[in-house]
Amino acid sequence: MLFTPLERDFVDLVRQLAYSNPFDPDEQARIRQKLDSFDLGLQAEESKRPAVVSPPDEFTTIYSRRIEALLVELGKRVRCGQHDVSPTEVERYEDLVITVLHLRHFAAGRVVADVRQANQRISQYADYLRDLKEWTKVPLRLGWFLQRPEHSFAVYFQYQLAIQLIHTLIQGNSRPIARLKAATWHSIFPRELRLYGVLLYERMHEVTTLILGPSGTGKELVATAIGLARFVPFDPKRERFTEPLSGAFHPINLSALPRDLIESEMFGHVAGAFTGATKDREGWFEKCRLGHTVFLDELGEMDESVQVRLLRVLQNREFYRVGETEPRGFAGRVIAATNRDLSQLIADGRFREDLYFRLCSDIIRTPTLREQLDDSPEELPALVAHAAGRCLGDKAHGEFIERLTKETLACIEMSPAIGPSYNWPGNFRELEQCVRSVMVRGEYHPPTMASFAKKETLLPSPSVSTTALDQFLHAVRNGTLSLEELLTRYCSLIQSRTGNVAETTRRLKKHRLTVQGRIDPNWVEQFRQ
Ligand SMILES: Nc1ncnc2c1ncn2[C@@H]1O[C@H](COP(=O)(O)OP(=O)(O)OP(=O)(O)O)[C@@H](O)[C@H]1O
Repeated sequence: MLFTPLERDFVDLVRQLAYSNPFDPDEQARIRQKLDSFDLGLQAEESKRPAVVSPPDEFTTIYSRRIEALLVELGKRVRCGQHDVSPTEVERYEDLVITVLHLRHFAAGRVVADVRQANQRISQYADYLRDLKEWTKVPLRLGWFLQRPEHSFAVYFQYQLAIQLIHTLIQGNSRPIARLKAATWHSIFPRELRLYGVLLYERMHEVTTLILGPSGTGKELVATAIGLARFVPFDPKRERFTEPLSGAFHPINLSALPRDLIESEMFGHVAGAFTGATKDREGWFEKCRLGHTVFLDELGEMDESVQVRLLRVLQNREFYRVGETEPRGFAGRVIAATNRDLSQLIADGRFREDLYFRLCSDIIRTPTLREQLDDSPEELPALVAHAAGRCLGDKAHGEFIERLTKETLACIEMSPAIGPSYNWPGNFRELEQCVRSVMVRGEYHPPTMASFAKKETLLPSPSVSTTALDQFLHAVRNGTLSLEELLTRYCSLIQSRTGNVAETTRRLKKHRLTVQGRIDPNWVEQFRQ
C-alpha cells in the first residue's frame, strides 16, 4: 500500500476539490473546510522550484505545500520499491500531480489574462514541462493525460480560461447568479472532469446548449463564455496554441435577418439557387469549424423551414447549402437562446417538438435582475458600477465611474417611479440604460408596462403618468394585458385610491399577503398622479 489511511482520506478530498465545480460556492466551501483541518504531519520542504504563479490566497499556499510534501514522501516510498502500488493508487498519485501543476501554474490566472493575445508564444509552457517532468520521475505507469504534457497543459489552460471568462462576463454574486455561473461551467466541463481530460474534450461540441430567460438577462453573455472557453490543442514545438483562441464564436440574430435571407445566411447557397444568387456562398454553419460555436439568438422566431434544416444539423451533423443536393458536414457546436415560452410555441404549433427534444439535453436559465436583487439587495451598487464602467469605457478613470455609480444609485433610490423594489422589466439591459440616461440627462424615467403591452414608442413616465388610468382602461378594452398584469395593475389602482393595504384588502376581499404581493409601488405612484 502506497498511502496510509489518513493520506488516502486527504487525497480523496483533494480530488473532490480538483474535480468540483469552481462556481459552486457551497461545495467549494464544504471541501475547503474539511481540507483546512487536515494535517498529515509531513514537513513541507522549502520548494526549490519558485512558484510560477503566486497563489491567490493563504489556503491555496498551505494546501499546495501539503500536496508537494506528500508527493515528495510518496516519491521516496515508490523509489525504495517496498510497496505494491495498485492502479487506483497510481490514479491518486496522478491526481496529486495534476493538482499541484494546476495550482503552481494556473491558479492565479496569469496565463489567460487576455484572450485576444493568446495567439502569441506561451513561454510558461517551459516551466510547466519542467515541473511535470520532475513530479513524474517515478517508476509508476502513469496514464495518458500526464504522458502528454502539451495536452494536459491545453486542458488546464482551457480550465483557467473558462474561469476567467465566466467570472468577467457574468457579473453578480447573488445565489441565482451563482447558479447561473455553475450551470455555464457545466456546459464547458461536464461533471466528470477526469473523463473530460482524456475523452470528452473532443466530444463537447456535440452537446447543444439551450439558454432560456427574459430579455436582457445575459443569455448572449453566457453563450459567449461557453463558445470562447473552448479546447484548443497546444503545439509544444512552437509553444503556441494551434489556432487563435478568439474568433470562434459566430452569433446570428434570427429576428434581425430578413426572412428570405435566413436560410442562405445560415447554410449558404449555390449560384443560381434563387434570383440574385450570382455566386456560391458559405453560410455560418460552414464557417463554423471544429471547436467553433454558432449562436442562434431569438430561436423562438425561427421559421418552420429553417427549423427542419436545423433539426437535420443537430440530428445528423450535416446540412445542405440552399439549392444543393450534396450534404456538407458540420463540425462546430450549436448554442441557441430565446426569451419566448417554447412550450407555448409548441402548443401553438409554431415550434417543432422534435427540434425541442434535440435541444433539451443542456438547458440554462438566466435569472431576472429582480430575482437577483430579491436574493441580495446589496448587489445593486456593484452591478451599477459595472454598468457605469461599460458606459464610460476602458479609458474612464475610477473616480468618474464612482461618481456616475453614486448618481445612478441616488436616482434609483429617490425616483418614485423606480425605488428599491422596481421590477426592472428590461433587466440588466435596462439597468445599463438607466446608468446611461443618468450620465446624459441626470435622470431616468422607466417605460410603463402599457407601452410594452402595446409595443408602442416608449415614453418617459412623467408624460404618461397623467394618463396611467386611461392607458389601463384602454389596455383592458383591447384585451392586451396578461392576467398577471391585469391583477397587478388593478390592485395597484385600488391601493393608489385607498392609500393603505388594510383598506385595499377589504375592498378586494382577498388575503392581505396576496394583495400585498400584487401591489406594484411604481403603478401606485403613477395612478396617483
Ligand atoms: N449578469 C450580467 N453581468 C453583466 N452584464 C450583463 C449581465 N446580464 C446582462 N448583462 C448586460 O446586459 C445587456 C444584455 O445582455 P444580453 O444581450 O446577453 O441579454 P439577452 O438575454 O441575450 O437579451 P435578449 O433576449 O434581448 O437578446 C448586455 O449589455 C450585457 O452585457
